[in-house]
Amino acid sequence: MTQPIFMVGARGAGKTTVGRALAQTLGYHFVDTDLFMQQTAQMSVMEMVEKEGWPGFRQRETLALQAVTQPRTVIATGGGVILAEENRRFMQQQGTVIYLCSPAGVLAQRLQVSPQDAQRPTLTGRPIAEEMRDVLAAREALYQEAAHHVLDGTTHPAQVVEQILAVLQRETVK
Ligand SMILES: Nc1ncnc2c1ncn2[C@@H]1O[C@H](COP(=O)(O)OP(=O)(O)O)[C@@H](O)[C@H]1O
Ligand SMILES: O=C(O)C1=C[C@@H](OP(=O)(O)O)[C@@H](O)[C@H](O)C1
Ligand SMILES: [Mg+2]
Repeated sequence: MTQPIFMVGARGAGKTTVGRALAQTLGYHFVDTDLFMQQTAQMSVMEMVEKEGWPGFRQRETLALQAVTQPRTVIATGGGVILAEENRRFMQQQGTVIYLCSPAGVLAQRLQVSPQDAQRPTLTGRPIAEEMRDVLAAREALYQEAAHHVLDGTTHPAQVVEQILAVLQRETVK
């Protein structure tokens, strides 16, 4: 199997952390669409949103997703990538899509410890616990729709990697 692997899920789901570890285990390249955009635009997410609004950021995100998609690559997406039908279809067709699923409380707790404000400007203007509840309520169906595999993202990153390897293994023997 050499097709790209897309990590999707809400902020704090572990897409970047687990994606990087998965790539290392598989001997794949690792890219993160937010870091790619930050490097190519020389702007943080917050700066892009201030300058171009969320629609401008979303346009950049779609272009970034397409630009980084290569064989033998794990791609950590941003939490909102699934909002565009074009992105959901693209990922579904190009590779394997893994949804790291965790309850809003777990996500909010992780984000409180590691907010990375410049990469995660507020989406709703509400306190983080409420924001994550609202965001999941609005997006859960889209994450499910985009994913080939839905995995529990609440365990240790190394354990999440093991779970992903197991589903990929099952895919190859199908
Ligand atoms: N499975 C996990 N268990 C505990 N903490 C995690 C896990 N995955 C990620 N984290 C922590 O949560 C924070 C957000 O992780 P990150 O990988 O940036 O998430 P995402 O890219 O999905 O927004 C980081 O501080 C990271 O260390
Ligand atoms: O959920 C979202 O809409 C976003 C999630 C962020 O990525 P992470 O999911 O890696 O935090 C980043 O793309 C941007 O701040 C928007
Ligand atoms: Mg990330």
